[in-house]
Amino acid sequence: MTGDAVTGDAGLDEAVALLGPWLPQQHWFTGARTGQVGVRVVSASLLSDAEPRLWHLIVEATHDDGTGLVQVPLSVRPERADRLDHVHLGLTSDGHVYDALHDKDATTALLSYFDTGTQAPEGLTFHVEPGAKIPFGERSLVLPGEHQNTNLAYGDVARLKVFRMIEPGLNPDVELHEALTAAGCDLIAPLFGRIDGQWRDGSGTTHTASLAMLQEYLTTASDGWAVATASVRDLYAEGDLHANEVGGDFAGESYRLGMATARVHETLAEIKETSTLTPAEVAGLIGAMHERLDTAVGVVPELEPMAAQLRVHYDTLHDRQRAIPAQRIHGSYHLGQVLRTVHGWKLIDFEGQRELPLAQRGLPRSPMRDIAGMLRSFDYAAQHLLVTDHPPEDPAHDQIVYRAREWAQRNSDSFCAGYRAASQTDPDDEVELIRALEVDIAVVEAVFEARHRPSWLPIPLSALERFAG
Ligand SMILES: Nc1ncnc2c1ncn2[C@@H]1O[C@H](COP(=O)(O)OP(=O)(O)O)[C@@H](O)[C@H]1O
Ligand SMILES: O=P(O)(O)O[C@H]1O[C@H](CO)[C@@H](O[C@H]2O[C@H](CO)[C@@H](O)[C@H](O)[C@H]2O)[C@H](O)[C@H]1O
Repeated sequence: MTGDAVTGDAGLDEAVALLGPWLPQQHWFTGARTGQVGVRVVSASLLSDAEPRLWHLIVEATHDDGTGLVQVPLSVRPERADRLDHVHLGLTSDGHVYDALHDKDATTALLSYFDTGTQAPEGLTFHVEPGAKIPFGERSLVLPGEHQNTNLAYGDVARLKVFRMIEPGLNPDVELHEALTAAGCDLIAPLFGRIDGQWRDGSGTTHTASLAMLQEYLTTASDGWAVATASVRDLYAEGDLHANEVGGDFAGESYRLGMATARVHETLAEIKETSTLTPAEVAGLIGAMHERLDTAVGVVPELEPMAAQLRVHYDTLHDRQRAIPAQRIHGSYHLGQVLRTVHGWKLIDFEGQRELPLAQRGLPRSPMRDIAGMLRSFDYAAQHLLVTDHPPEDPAHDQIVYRAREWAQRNSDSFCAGYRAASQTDPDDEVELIRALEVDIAVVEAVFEARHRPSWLPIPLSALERFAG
């Protein structure tokens, strides 16, 4: 079924009616959270008629801020299941409706379509990578944390990332995982398969979108942010010691992370298009940074007094004599996008900047942007205790400010040294470009923090004050 406001299935229509109030309560919903949400079904596929019945829906949600496409698998059960109370949407004449990704009986059925002998319903295509280990029959668990999508672990074998807010086109997370897997890159979790959706719009045009990707589950993974901030806590607990003197020193990890980053960049440059930014593209990059700052000043007034000095960093790029090489990069690189495993660092989440349309996220960019992103993240890791545990009124605040700079500098230097060791590019030769990109990223962070975590706003603001000199 595609393209109709009403699905033709009375029970399903009742389920669709439940989505309006439910969607704005979901943390991954990027639309307006207040006001009415109108829901129009774009495609509906019945994936299982057994109990629980499993529907796959793509809906267009219209809200006060615009419209967006949302992927919503629903399970329908004749009896209420207490263990699923937290994802209960309501009751229809067909039964109780649940968010199917939390319903282990339903997600097993979803996985079964990766079997090449099983015909998927119209509107969904399941692709399997050569040699992939699909854990058929394994039960799933939703990974904890308020992520942008819904992530399932099937046993300790596979992870299914189900994109929630979708867009026609190939998601760069799928695209780059597929390409890096084919290239034998061992710095990512290899892709096992992907799910695509197809639907026709009112004019008869067919659209395809990435819906989900299945990849190896990294059983020994620790989040990079967690590992780095444990090191920061260790340092701050030792009043008199320097970063290189405490047990939890992170500099070796930063060095290896720099090497891993360089190797992934190198592989991406081999397997994907590369270019050199034309003068017009450099001017476009500088113009876009100025525009982001213009917008940011409207959201974060504290930026106004330093804006002119920040712009100087952007404008140095006008005078640059050397070309800026561009290629596919990670695009939204920070410590939360890397996992430490017993086999070393692995890079995850190549979706890029979610606020940009897919087509723009696929454009070649300077790999220095990823370096700048990670340097910003070292600053965040070093400073976050200043907003959580040691605010300005704390007697230890000033000393921690000093030590935070020391930790961030030590790990930034180490990261760049690791990058240099594994790359043709020395970050020390790109100081001005990296600084301009750090300023740009910190400006975006200031807007993000003002909107989502106001108490963390001092982190990017203090960095910007420093950059403004
Ligand atoms: N291959 C993997 N194996 C184990 N855990 C993973 C894997 N990939 C991601 N994760 C976990 O899932 C979390 C969310 O992953 P991510 O791709 O960033 O999703 P989202 O875009 O929804 O935030 C990560 O922070 C990490 O803890
Ligand atoms: O998760 P996304 O890639 O969509 O990025 C957004 O959220 C990030 C926080 O989860 C935010 O990152 C900022 O905070 C991190 C610590 O929580 C820090 O490691 C990053 O360096 C810092 O940018 C990111 O800015 C935002 O776009």
